Amino acid sequence: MGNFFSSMFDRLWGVNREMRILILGLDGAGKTTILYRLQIGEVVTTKPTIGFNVETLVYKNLKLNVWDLGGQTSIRPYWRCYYSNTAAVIFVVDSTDRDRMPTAAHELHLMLREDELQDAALLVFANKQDQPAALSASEVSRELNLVELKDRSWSIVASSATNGDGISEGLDWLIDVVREEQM
Ligand SMILES: Nc1nc2c(ncn2[C@@H]2O[C@H](COP(=O)(O)OP(=O)(O)OP(=O)(O)O)[C@@H](O)[C@H]2O)c(=O)[nH]1
Ligand SMILES: [Mg+2]
Repeated sequence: MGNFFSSMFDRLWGVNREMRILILGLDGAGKTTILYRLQIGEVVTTKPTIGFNVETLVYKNLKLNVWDLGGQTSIRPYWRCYYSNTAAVIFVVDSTDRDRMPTAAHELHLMLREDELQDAALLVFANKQDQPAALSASEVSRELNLVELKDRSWSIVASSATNGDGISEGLDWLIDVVREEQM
């Protein structure tokens, strides 16, 4: 009986639940900066990620296994090795990188076509909003053609990994959606 109630409680509150989250996006978008802001709440000095970083963090009672993959052109073909059992994807865009918006859009839609990601929720961070040249979240949304997305929970949030704006707002949305979908 005790077990019954404790497992009910765990289900309701998500205690002990593990969730796999991928952070993807082009090189230099701010993925690693976001990962460590989430984990330690600070800005770390990064270098381009060759391979991946993985960190476990507990957020709102959920254990999140967060994988930050390198975004360089030569590394992107390996993203697919990490897709299985992914509850959510955080796709990070450098909102100042106007020239590469079509490349970001292409990589995003290619990734979302993969079978293993059909049930994954999508959070897009329109990152680097602290920069004057940044496109707004709605402009990034248009560049990425997000309205085309069907049968998927998605949201775009304006963020700055360096000053922290938008990061917890985005993660709150993501956790609520994934928790609702998994109940
Ligand atoms: N101004 C500003 N700079 C940022 C922001 N987020 C990240 N950066 C900077 O952008 C550069 C690249 O950030 P990373 O987090 O290493 O980028 P990444 O997406 O992990 O890149 P790869 O590992 O090569 O795929 C670093 O110099 C960061 O300090 C932001 O919100 N605003
Ligand atoms: Mg990185």
